[in-house]
Amino acid sequence: MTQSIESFIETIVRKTITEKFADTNIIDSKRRTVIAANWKMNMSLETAGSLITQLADTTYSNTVVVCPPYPYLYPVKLLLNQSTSNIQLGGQNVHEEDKGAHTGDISAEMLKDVGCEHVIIGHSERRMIGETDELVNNKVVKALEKKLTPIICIGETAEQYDQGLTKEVVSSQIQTALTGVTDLSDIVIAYEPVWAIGTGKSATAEQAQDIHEYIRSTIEKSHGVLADEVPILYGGSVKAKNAEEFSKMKDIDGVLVGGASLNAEEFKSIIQAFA
Ligand SMILES: O=C(CO)COP(=O)(O)O
Repeated sequence: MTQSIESFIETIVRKTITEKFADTNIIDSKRRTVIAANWKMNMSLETAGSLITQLADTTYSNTVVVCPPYPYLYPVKLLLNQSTSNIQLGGQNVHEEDKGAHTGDISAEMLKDVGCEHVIIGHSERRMIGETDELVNNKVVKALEKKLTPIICIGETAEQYDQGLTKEVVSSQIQTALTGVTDLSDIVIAYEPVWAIGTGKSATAEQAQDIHEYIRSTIEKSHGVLADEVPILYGGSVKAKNAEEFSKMKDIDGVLVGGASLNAEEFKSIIQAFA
């Protein structure tokens, strides 16, 4: 996308201000912090209910999103409605079309219908089974059209990391994912290096910060200062014991948690690290 003169000027002004106030939170203050739980294909109706009951005994100062498997979305929503907690609900995937002959798929409208406000799109576990950058883009556009906040997942594989291709890969993934998207106020990005997912081997906070900063600068090239508003989450072996390190980084605005989100105490500690 060609940058307009207005957004070019805005970019320069913001850069100047950012440099001037580098040690303060003035620039970052409008970015929201998001802690999201991706339960993947785990839990039963009973354990899902028990986990939500334990999590929903509190009101959180940041945005906390829980993404259960499809069959548990509505029961979880009913439990959340009975609580005073502000936990939000998200789907783990969505179809790019409104309706039709798509056996086994779920539409954005259906997710909204059962109370979702978010949806994870382009998780590496779906990219691995054939989701392309273009499909991810179509899903992002559909989610936004239906007023769902997409949590767009990007990240390099172990091979790409070894070949030094991380920045090239994430830049291409994010540019395609945001094609045709002009308003970034309802977008969340999750940087999840594939080699860190479920391996217990997370990126260091410094490594993640470096890539997050790069992702933001990539978005800035196409969307100007709007890039500053976008929460960029880190995901990949986040635990209670390493969450605080990530929380200290300027461009890490939260986390997308897999395994550690299945335990209430552990997930609460992670939320607390960002509070
Ligand atoms: O894939 C992830 C979240 O979407 C991360 O999973 P783990 O936290 O289990 O590594």
